[in-house]
Amino acid sequence: MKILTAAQTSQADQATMQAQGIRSDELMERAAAAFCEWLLARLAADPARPLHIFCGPGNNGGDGLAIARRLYQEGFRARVWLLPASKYSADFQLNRQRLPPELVCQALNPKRLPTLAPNALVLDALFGTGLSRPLSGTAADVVQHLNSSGACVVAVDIPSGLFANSPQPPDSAVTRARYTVSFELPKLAFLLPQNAGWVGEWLVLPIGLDPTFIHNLPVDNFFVDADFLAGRLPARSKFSHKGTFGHALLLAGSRGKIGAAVLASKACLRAGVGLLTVGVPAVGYGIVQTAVPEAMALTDPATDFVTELPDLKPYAAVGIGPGLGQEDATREVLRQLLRKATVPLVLDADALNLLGTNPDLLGLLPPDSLLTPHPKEFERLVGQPARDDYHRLEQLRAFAQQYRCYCVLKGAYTALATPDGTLYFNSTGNPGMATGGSGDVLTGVLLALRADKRLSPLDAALLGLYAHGRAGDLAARETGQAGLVAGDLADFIGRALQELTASTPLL
Ligand SMILES: NC(=O)C1=CN([C@@H]2O[C@H](COP(=O)(O)OP(=O)(O)OC[C@H]3O[C@@H](n4cnc5c(N)ncnc54)[C@H](O)[C@@H]3O)[C@@H](O)[C@H]2O)[C@@H](O)CC1
Ligand SMILES: Nc1ncnc2c1ncn2[C@@H]1O[C@H](COP(=O)(O)OP(=O)(O)O)[C@@H](O)[C@H]1O
Ligand SMILES: [K+]
Repeated sequence: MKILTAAQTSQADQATMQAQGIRSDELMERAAAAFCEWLLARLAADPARPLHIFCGPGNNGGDGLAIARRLYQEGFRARVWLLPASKYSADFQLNRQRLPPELVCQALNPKRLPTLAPNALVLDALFGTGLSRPLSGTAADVVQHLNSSGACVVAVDIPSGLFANSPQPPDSAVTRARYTVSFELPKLAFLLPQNAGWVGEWLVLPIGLDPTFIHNLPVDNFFVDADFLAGRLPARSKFSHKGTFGHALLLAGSRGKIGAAVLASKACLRAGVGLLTVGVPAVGYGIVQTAVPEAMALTDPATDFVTELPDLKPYAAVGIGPGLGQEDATREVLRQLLRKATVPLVLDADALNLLGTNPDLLGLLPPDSLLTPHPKEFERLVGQPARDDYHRLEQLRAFAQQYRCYCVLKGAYTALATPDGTLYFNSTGNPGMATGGSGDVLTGVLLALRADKRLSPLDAALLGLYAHGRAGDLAARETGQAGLVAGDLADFIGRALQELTASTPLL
């Protein structure tokens, strides 16, 4: 899915009206209908719950009014509250007129804002994507009132006061929604940790925006779901052999962290690599051979950490970093690898920390390398803390462009930046994956997919990130989130990839 800016959303609305020959109030009606269908399924459980709809002066308020009318038709009596304003949008006014006279609809009195019962359900239709500046005055007071009421707030399209694609000034008034119900495509604001307290759980409902316009619209950001990946992972042909899927080399582990090498190895094998060789310090030899008999092990002459770069000739891709440590000799192995490698590289964990402390190494990064930092590792890599989540994304975009690499920023919606500066946000995964070793598993998965010559660097990265999160979702069904451990992710990678594998058409 594409992620549109607020301005592009409004262009998409216009294009849809033109292409489908519908008026703006008809498009608004679709949004209201979709919202009500979602809400009614939930209201049915508690039909007596007090329901309030707060409407602003623009089309978000128009949505709120259309929703109030539709709920009325379904037998639900919401109280409608209007924010006083000097100007109201045409579709606001139209829907105001369409309200049944029996519906209680009052202007908000800033001096006496309505009391809301703690079990009340509030629909926040004050402001949507037309917001041009932070809320102030009565609008801000109403938002604070809703936030302190304890009522359950459902935001229509976006929490009021939140910008769709840029940061909030500190201390801005923004509605704290339990749910945000948006339309057609997600907004960038929904994907950032700093907005989680406002957005709550979010979802998008289709309203039939013009697919051709959206298809042709250039965007900087994508949201990657299963549909987006459909057809990108080819099925294995009948006569494939282990050479078809590549021979990967993984350089990982140091004393006390051989487990990282084991987790990454298991994941690499479960992600379908043809052959895997693991380079570990001597202390890890027996462990790897025992824990992952499917992998071949190369032993470094040093006992506790990696000091030598193996001959790279046999390998289709090289992964380096999990549990590696940051010894001087290990740093030199990384330097040689960056100088000599002619095959795809996946760099994680201590390999990234070494790049951070030795910026001269960054200049050696071969193009199309895949880096997988979490936010702290990323900060070490760029050497500068981010001002906020939006700034961090711009740093990520700039980093991938500067070094012509694919750089991941791990988190709840892991972002992938490509050398052309596009960002792809992953949709799978759950907080159960916030457990030691999850990142090592990701490295293994990505290494396998980069060794598979059938896949482009972009597809390998997108498929790997999605499958890793999906494995987490499948595993958590069995273990619960708290009970999930990184090894479970490796166990479910095969299933997650199978779901993504293109099926052969019947004819
Ligand atoms: N494709 C979609 O997503 C659709 C969206 N629609 C709705 O339309 C909304 C956008 O409507 P609008 O463009 O009218 O935007 P808003 O409903 O956000 O309202 C904008 C109005 O508020 C004023 N305003 C902006 N910032 C303010 C501030 N800080 N303080 C006080 N007033 C302020 C503006 O001058 C303008 O009059 C969407 O969020 C959505 O709810 C639907 O009606 C139709 C389809
Ligand atoms: N709340 C979450 N939701 C989804 N995925 C998560 C969440 N927390 C962590 N993850 C995923 O788990 C992995 C953790 O990686 P990392 O921080 O490197 O862990 P480690 O170093 O312990 O292996 C990342 O892929 C990240 O996206
Ligand atoms: K809103």
